[in-house]
Amino acid sequence: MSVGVLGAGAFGTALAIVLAGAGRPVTLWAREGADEMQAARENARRLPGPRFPEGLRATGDLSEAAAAGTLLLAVPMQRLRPLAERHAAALADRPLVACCKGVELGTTLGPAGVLAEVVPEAPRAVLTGPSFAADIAAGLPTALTLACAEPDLGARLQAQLSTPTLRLYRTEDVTGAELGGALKNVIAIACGAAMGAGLGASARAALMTRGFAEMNRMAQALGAAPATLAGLSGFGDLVLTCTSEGSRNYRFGMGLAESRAQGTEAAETVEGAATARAAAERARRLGVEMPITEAVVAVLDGRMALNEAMETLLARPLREE
Ligand SMILES: NC(=O)C1=CN([C@@H]2O[C@H](COP(=O)(O)OP(=O)(O)OC[C@H]3O[C@@H](n4cnc5c(N)ncnc54)[C@H](O)[C@@H]3O)[C@@H](O)[C@H]2O)C=CC1
Ligand SMILES: O=C(CO)COP(=O)(O)O
Repeated sequence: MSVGVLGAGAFGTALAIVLAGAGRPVTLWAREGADEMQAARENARRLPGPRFPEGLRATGDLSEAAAAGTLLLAVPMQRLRPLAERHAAALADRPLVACCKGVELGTTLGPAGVLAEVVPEAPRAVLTGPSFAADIAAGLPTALTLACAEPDLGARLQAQLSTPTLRLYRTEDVTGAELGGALKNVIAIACGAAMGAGLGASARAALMTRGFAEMNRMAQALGAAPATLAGLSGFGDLVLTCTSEGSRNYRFGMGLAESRAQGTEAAETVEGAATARAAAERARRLGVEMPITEAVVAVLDGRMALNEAMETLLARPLREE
Protein backbone atom coordinates (compact mmCIF):
# COMPACT_ATOMS: atom_id res chain seq x y z
CA MET A 1 0.00 0.00 0.00
CA SER A 2 1.38 3.41 -0.95
CA VAL A 3 1.78 6.22 1.57
CA GLY A 4 1.49 9.97 1.02
CA VAL A 5 3.11 12.26 3.57
CA LEU A 6 1.76 15.81 3.63
CA GLY A 7 4.22 18.18 5.24
CA ALA A 8 7.97 17.91 4.72
CA GLY A 9 9.17 19.05 8.11
CA ALA A 10 11.56 16.97 10.18
CA PHE A 11 8.93 14.44 11.27
CA GLY A 12 7.18 13.97 7.92
CA THR A 13 10.53 13.55 6.21
CA ALA A 14 11.73 11.03 8.79
CA LEU A 15 8.56 8.95 8.47
CA ALA A 16 8.82 9.08 4.68
CA ILE A 17 12.44 7.89 4.85
CA VAL A 18 11.83 4.97 7.21
CA LEU A 19 8.70 3.79 5.36
CA ALA A 20 10.34 4.03 1.94
CA GLY A 21 13.41 2.29 3.36
CA ALA A 22 11.14 -0.59 4.38
CA GLY A 23 9.83 -0.94 0.84
CA ARG A 24 6.61 1.14 0.89
CA PRO A 25 6.23 3.51 -2.07
CA VAL A 26 6.11 6.96 -0.46
CA THR A 27 5.33 10.39 -1.90
CA LEU A 28 6.34 13.33 0.28
CA TRP A 29 4.53 16.59 -0.39
CA ALA A 30 6.42 19.77 0.46
CA ARG A 31 4.86 23.21 0.32
CA GLU A 32 8.20 24.54 -0.87
CA GLY A 33 11.56 23.13 -1.96
CA ALA A 34 10.29 19.78 -3.29
CA ASP A 35 12.34 19.89 -6.48
CA GLU A 36 15.56 20.58 -4.57
CA MET A 37 14.83 17.70 -2.20
CA GLN A 38 14.02 15.35 -5.03
CA ALA A 39 17.26 16.26 -6.81
CA ALA A 40 19.49 16.24 -3.71
CA ARG A 41 17.77 13.15 -2.18
CA GLU A 42 17.83 14.96 1.15
CA ASN A 43 15.74 17.50 3.07
CA ALA A 44 18.65 19.81 3.76
CA ARG A 45 16.51 22.43 5.50
CA ARG A 46 14.48 20.41 7.99
CA LEU A 47 16.35 17.11 8.33
CA PRO A 48 19.87 17.46 6.98
CA GLY A 49 21.87 14.25 6.62
CA PRO A 50 19.65 11.22 6.03
CA ARG A 51 19.40 10.26 2.36
CA PHE A 52 16.10 9.54 0.62
CA PRO A 53 15.71 5.83 -0.22
CA GLU A 54 14.85 4.87 -3.77
CA GLY A 55 11.14 4.44 -3.11
CA LEU A 56 10.70 8.00 -1.82
CA ARG A 57 9.60 10.75 -4.16
CA ALA A 58 9.28 14.40 -3.13
CA THR A 59 6.71 16.53 -4.92
CA GLY A 60 5.31 20.03 -4.79
CA ASP A 61 2.00 18.80 -6.21
CA LEU A 62 -0.30 17.79 -3.38
CA SER A 63 -2.60 15.77 -5.62
CA GLU A 64 0.30 13.38 -6.39
CA ALA A 65 0.85 12.61 -2.72
CA ALA A 66 -2.88 12.57 -1.96
CA ALA A 67 -3.39 9.80 -4.51
CA ALA A 68 -1.68 7.33 -2.12
CA GLY A 69 -3.70 4.73 -0.19
CA THR A 70 -2.96 6.25 3.22
CA LEU A 71 -2.10 9.84 4.05
CA LEU A 72 0.08 11.01 6.95
CA LEU A 73 -0.51 14.64 7.94
CA ALA A 74 2.74 15.91 9.43
CA VAL A 75 2.37 19.66 9.84
CA PRO A 76 2.43 21.60 13.12
CA MET A 77 -0.85 21.39 15.06
CA GLN A 78 -1.94 24.98 14.44
CA ARG A 79 -1.42 24.43 10.67
CA LEU A 80 -3.54 21.27 10.44
CA ARG A 81 -6.91 22.98 9.97
CA PRO A 82 -5.76 25.40 7.24
CA LEU A 83 -4.08 22.51 5.41
CA ALA A 84 -7.13 20.22 5.69
CA GLU A 85 -9.56 23.00 4.73
CA ARG A 86 -7.55 24.00 1.70
CA HIS A 87 -7.28 20.43 0.42
CA ALA A 88 -10.48 18.93 1.85
CA ALA A 89 -11.62 17.45 -1.46
CA ALA A 90 -8.32 15.59 -1.95
CA LEU A 91 -8.36 14.24 1.62
CA ALA A 92 -11.98 13.16 1.84
CA ASP A 93 -11.95 9.49 0.89
CA ARG A 94 -8.91 7.79 2.41
CA PRO A 95 -7.46 7.09 5.84
CA LEU A 96 -5.82 10.16 7.36
CA VAL A 97 -3.20 9.71 10.05
CA ALA A 98 -2.52 12.92 11.97
CA CYS A 99 1.10 13.06 13.12
CA CYS A 100 0.97 16.36 14.98
CA LYS A 101 1.08 16.87 18.74
CA GLY A 102 -0.96 19.66 20.18
CA VAL A 103 -4.25 21.29 21.08
CA GLU A 104 -5.77 23.79 18.66
CA LEU A 105 -6.07 27.37 19.89
CA GLY A 106 -9.64 28.62 19.90
CA THR A 107 -11.41 25.27 19.56
CA THR A 108 -9.20 23.38 22.08
CA LEU A 109 -9.54 20.34 19.81
CA GLY A 110 -6.82 17.77 19.17
CA PRO A 111 -5.83 16.64 15.66
CA ALA A 112 -8.53 13.97 15.38
CA GLY A 113 -11.20 16.48 16.40
CA VAL A 114 -9.99 18.96 13.79
CA LEU A 115 -10.09 16.31 11.06
CA ALA A 116 -13.55 15.20 12.21
CA GLU A 117 -14.78 18.76 11.70
CA VAL A 118 -13.08 19.49 8.39
CA VAL A 119 -13.20 16.13 6.60
CA PRO A 120 -15.81 14.16 8.58
CA GLU A 121 -16.12 11.43 5.94
CA ALA A 122 -12.42 10.45 6.07
CA PRO A 123 -11.44 7.59 8.39
CA ARG A 124 -8.85 8.95 10.84
CA ALA A 125 -6.09 7.94 13.22
CA VAL A 126 -3.31 9.56 15.21
CA LEU A 127 0.38 8.58 15.26
CA THR A 128 2.21 9.81 18.35
CA GLY A 129 4.79 8.77 20.93
CA PRO A 130 8.44 9.17 21.88
CA SER A 131 10.60 9.67 18.81
CA PHE A 132 12.97 12.26 17.51
CA ALA A 133 12.81 12.62 13.74
CA ALA A 134 16.58 12.20 13.47
CA ASP A 135 16.42 8.87 15.34
CA ILE A 136 13.63 7.53 13.11
CA ALA A 137 15.43 8.56 9.94
CA ALA A 138 18.70 7.03 11.17
CA GLY A 139 16.92 3.70 11.57
CA LEU A 140 17.32 3.66 15.35
CA PRO A 141 14.73 1.59 17.24
CA THR A 142 11.55 3.55 17.97
CA ALA A 143 8.14 2.61 19.37
CA LEU A 144 5.05 4.75 18.78
CA THR A 145 1.31 4.62 19.40
CA LEU A 146 -1.17 4.32 16.55
CA ALA A 147 -4.52 5.47 17.91
CA CYS A 148 -7.67 4.69 15.94
CA ALA A 149 -11.24 4.37 17.19
CA GLU A 150 -12.03 1.78 14.50
CA PRO A 151 -10.21 -1.45 15.43
CA ASP A 152 -10.03 -2.92 11.91
CA LEU A 153 -8.61 0.22 10.40
CA GLY A 154 -6.24 0.59 13.36
CA ALA A 155 -4.89 -2.92 12.79
CA ARG A 156 -4.43 -2.28 9.07
CA LEU A 157 -2.59 0.98 9.68
CA GLN A 158 -0.46 -0.61 12.39
CA ALA A 159 0.72 -3.27 9.95
CA GLN A 160 1.17 -0.84 7.10
CA LEU A 161 3.17 1.74 9.05
CA SER A 162 5.35 -0.55 11.19
CA THR A 163 8.87 -1.31 9.95
CA PRO A 164 11.72 -3.37 11.41
CA THR A 165 12.89 -0.29 13.34
CA LEU A 166 9.61 1.60 13.84
CA ARG A 167 7.33 -0.47 16.06
CA LEU A 168 3.73 0.65 16.42
CA TYR A 169 1.47 -0.27 19.32
CA ARG A 170 -2.26 0.17 18.84
CA THR A 171 -4.98 1.75 20.95
CA GLU A 172 -8.60 2.78 20.40
CA ASP A 173 -8.20 5.59 22.93
CA VAL A 174 -7.59 8.48 20.53
CA THR A 175 -8.29 11.14 23.17
CA GLY A 176 -5.73 9.70 25.57
CA ALA A 177 -3.05 9.26 22.92
CA GLU A 178 -3.36 12.75 21.51
CA LEU A 179 -3.57 14.45 24.90
CA GLY A 180 -0.46 12.63 26.11
CA GLY A 181 1.48 13.82 23.06
CA ALA A 182 0.18 17.36 23.35
CA LEU A 183 0.49 17.97 27.08
CA LYS A 184 3.97 16.49 27.53
CA ASN A 185 5.33 19.36 25.43
CA VAL A 186 4.06 21.88 27.99
CA ILE A 187 5.75 19.99 30.82
CA ALA A 188 8.93 19.79 28.72
CA ILE A 189 8.99 23.60 28.50
CA ALA A 190 8.69 23.77 32.30
CA CYS A 191 11.46 21.18 32.74
CA GLY A 192 13.75 22.97 30.30
CA ALA A 193 13.15 26.19 32.20
CA ALA A 194 13.91 24.54 35.54
CA MET A 195 17.13 23.02 34.24
CA GLY A 196 18.12 26.27 32.50
CA ALA A 197 17.56 28.13 35.77
CA GLY A 198 19.90 25.71 37.54
CA LEU A 199 17.19 24.23 39.79
CA GLY A 200 18.60 20.74 39.31
CA ALA A 201 17.54 17.25 38.31
CA SER A 202 15.48 16.72 41.48
CA ALA A 203 13.30 19.70 40.59
CA ARG A 204 12.91 18.32 37.08
CA ALA A 205 11.81 14.93 38.43
CA ALA A 206 9.23 16.72 40.59
CA LEU A 207 7.93 18.71 37.60
CA MET A 208 7.74 15.59 35.44
CA THR A 209 5.83 13.67 38.10
CA ARG A 210 3.43 16.46 39.04
CA GLY A 211 3.15 17.30 35.36
CA PHE A 212 2.16 13.74 34.65
CA ALA A 213 -0.49 14.05 37.40
CA GLU A 214 -2.02 17.10 35.73
CA MET A 215 -1.84 15.47 32.28
CA ASN A 216 -3.80 12.57 33.77
CA ARG A 217 -6.38 14.83 35.42
CA MET A 218 -7.11 16.60 32.15
CA ALA A 219 -7.14 13.41 30.08
CA GLN A 220 -9.48 11.62 32.47
CA ALA A 221 -11.82 14.60 32.57
CA LEU A 222 -12.10 14.17 28.80
CA GLY A 223 -12.73 10.43 29.00
CA ALA A 224 -9.25 9.04 28.32
CA ALA A 225 -8.02 5.85 29.96
CA PRO A 226 -5.23 6.16 32.57
CA ALA A 227 -3.45 3.21 30.88
CA THR A 228 -3.06 5.26 27.70
CA LEU A 229 -1.41 8.09 29.57
CA ALA A 230 0.92 5.56 31.20
CA GLY A 231 1.96 4.29 27.76
CA LEU A 232 4.23 5.45 24.96
CA SER A 233 2.12 8.44 23.98
CA GLY A 234 2.03 9.85 27.53
CA PHE A 235 4.64 8.70 30.00
CA GLY A 236 7.02 7.53 27.25
CA ASP A 237 7.03 10.81 25.41
CA LEU A 238 7.12 12.81 28.65
CA VAL A 239 10.35 11.06 29.64
CA LEU A 240 12.00 11.61 26.25
CA THR A 241 11.00 15.22 25.87
CA CYS A 242 11.71 16.35 29.42
CA THR A 243 15.19 14.86 29.59
CA SER A 244 16.79 15.58 26.24
CA GLU A 245 18.16 18.69 24.62
CA GLY A 246 17.14 17.01 21.37
CA SER A 247 13.65 18.37 22.16
CA ARG A 248 12.75 21.81 20.82
CA ASN A 249 10.20 22.29 23.62
CA TYR A 250 12.82 21.52 26.26
CA ARG A 251 15.36 23.81 24.59
CA PHE A 252 12.73 26.56 24.36
CA GLY A 253 12.21 26.20 28.12
CA MET A 254 15.95 26.49 28.69
CA GLY A 255 15.88 29.66 26.57
CA LEU A 256 13.14 31.09 28.80
CA ALA A 257 15.39 30.61 31.80
CA GLU A 258 18.18 32.45 30.05
CA SER A 259 15.70 35.21 29.06
CA ARG A 260 16.39 34.44 25.42
CA ALA A 261 12.80 33.61 24.61
CA GLN A 262 10.68 35.25 27.30
CA GLY A 263 7.36 36.43 25.96
CA THR A 264 8.28 35.47 22.40
CA GLU A 265 7.55 32.44 20.25
CA ALA A 266 10.42 30.40 18.89
CA ALA A 267 11.50 30.49 15.24
CA GLU A 268 11.29 26.68 15.08
CA THR A 269 8.25 24.53 15.79
CA VAL A 270 7.58 24.55 19.56
CA GLU A 271 4.17 22.94 19.92
CA GLY A 272 4.00 23.33 23.70
CA ALA A 273 3.67 27.13 23.59
CA ALA A 274 0.30 27.31 21.81
CA THR A 275 -0.81 24.07 23.43
CA ALA A 276 -0.15 25.45 26.92
CA ARG A 277 -2.59 28.28 26.23
CA ALA A 278 -5.20 26.04 24.63
CA ALA A 279 -4.93 23.39 27.36
CA ALA A 280 -5.11 25.96 30.15
CA GLU A 281 -8.25 27.39 28.57
CA ARG A 282 -9.84 23.95 28.30
CA ALA A 283 -8.81 23.04 31.86
CA ARG A 284 -10.39 26.21 33.27
CA ARG A 285 -13.65 25.39 31.50
CA LEU A 286 -13.55 21.83 32.82
CA GLY A 287 -12.59 22.91 36.34
CA VAL A 288 -9.40 20.82 36.17
CA GLU A 289 -6.34 22.06 38.06
CA MET A 290 -3.23 22.39 35.89
CA PRO A 291 -0.85 24.56 37.91
CA ILE A 292 2.30 23.81 35.90
CA THR A 293 0.54 24.52 32.62
CA GLU A 294 -0.86 27.77 34.07
CA ALA A 295 2.63 28.76 35.21
CA VAL A 296 4.04 28.11 31.72
CA VAL A 297 1.30 30.29 30.21
CA ALA A 298 1.95 33.08 32.71
CA VAL A 299 5.66 33.10 31.81
CA LEU A 300 4.98 32.92 28.06
CA ASP A 301 2.54 35.82 28.31
CA GLY A 302 5.05 37.86 30.30
CA ARG A 303 2.70 38.02 33.30
CA MET A 304 5.26 36.34 35.56
CA ALA A 305 9.01 36.07 35.65
CA LEU A 306 10.30 32.53 35.72
CA ASN A 307 11.41 32.71 39.36
CA GLU A 308 7.97 34.02 40.36
CA ALA A 309 6.32 31.12 38.51
CA MET A 310 8.54 28.62 40.33
CA GLU A 311 7.80 30.31 43.68
CA THR A 312 4.07 30.16 42.97
CA LEU A 313 4.31 26.41 42.32
CA LEU A 314 6.35 25.85 45.50
CA ALA A 315 3.92 27.94 47.57
CA ARG A 316 0.87 25.85 46.67
CA PRO A 317 -0.93 24.30 49.67
CA LEU A 318 0.60 21.06 50.91
CA ARG A 319 -1.62 18.10 50.01
CA GLU A 320 -1.77 14.37 49.54
CA GLU A 321 -0.01 12.98 46.49
N1 LIG B 1 10.52 16.61 14.88
C1 LIG B 1 10.25 15.57 15.65
O1 LIG B 1 11.17 14.92 16.16
C2 LIG B 1 8.83 15.15 15.89
C3 LIG B 1 7.77 15.97 15.56
N2 LIG B 1 6.50 15.56 15.82
C4 LIG B 1 5.38 16.42 15.50
O2 LIG B 1 5.27 16.59 14.11
C5 LIG B 1 4.64 17.84 13.84
C6 LIG B 1 5.46 18.55 12.79
O3 LIG B 1 6.71 18.82 13.40
P1 LIG B 1 8.07 18.87 12.60
O4 LIG B 1 8.00 18.08 11.36
O5 LIG B 1 9.13 18.55 13.55
O6 LIG B 1 8.12 20.43 12.25
P2 LIG B 1 9.14 21.22 11.39
O7 LIG B 1 9.27 22.54 12.04
O8 LIG B 1 10.38 20.46 11.12
O9 LIG B 1 8.40 21.41 10.00
C7 LIG B 1 7.09 21.87 9.87
C8 LIG B 1 6.78 21.74 8.40
O10 LIG B 1 5.41 22.00 8.20
C9 LIG B 1 5.32 22.77 7.00
N3 LIG B 1 4.07 23.51 7.04
C10 LIG B 1 3.66 24.41 7.94
N4 LIG B 1 2.44 24.85 7.62
C11 LIG B 1 2.07 24.19 6.49
C12 LIG B 1 0.92 24.22 5.67
N5 LIG B 1 -0.13 24.98 5.97
N6 LIG B 1 0.92 23.44 4.60
C13 LIG B 1 1.95 22.66 4.32
N7 LIG B 1 3.06 22.58 5.05
C14 LIG B 1 3.12 23.35 6.12
C15 LIG B 1 6.53 23.66 7.02
O11 LIG B 1 6.84 24.12 5.73
C16 LIG B 1 7.59 22.70 7.54
O12 LIG B 1 8.18 21.97 6.51
C17 LIG B 1 4.56 18.59 15.16
O13 LIG B 1 3.26 18.52 15.66
C18 LIG B 1 5.51 17.83 16.06
O14 LIG B 1 5.14 17.88 17.42
C19 LIG B 1 6.23 14.36 16.36
C20 LIG B 1 7.25 13.52 16.70
C21 LIG B 1 8.62 13.85 16.48
O1 LIG C 1 7.69 14.99 20.03
C1 LIG C 1 8.89 14.86 20.04
C2 LIG C 1 9.55 13.68 20.61
O2 LIG C 1 8.65 12.63 20.78
C3 LIG C 1 9.75 15.94 19.52
O3 LIG C 1 9.90 16.87 20.53
P1 LIG C 1 10.07 18.41 20.19
O4 LIG C 1 8.92 18.82 19.33
O5 LIG C 1 10.12 19.07 21.52
O6 LIG C 1 11.39 18.53 19.47
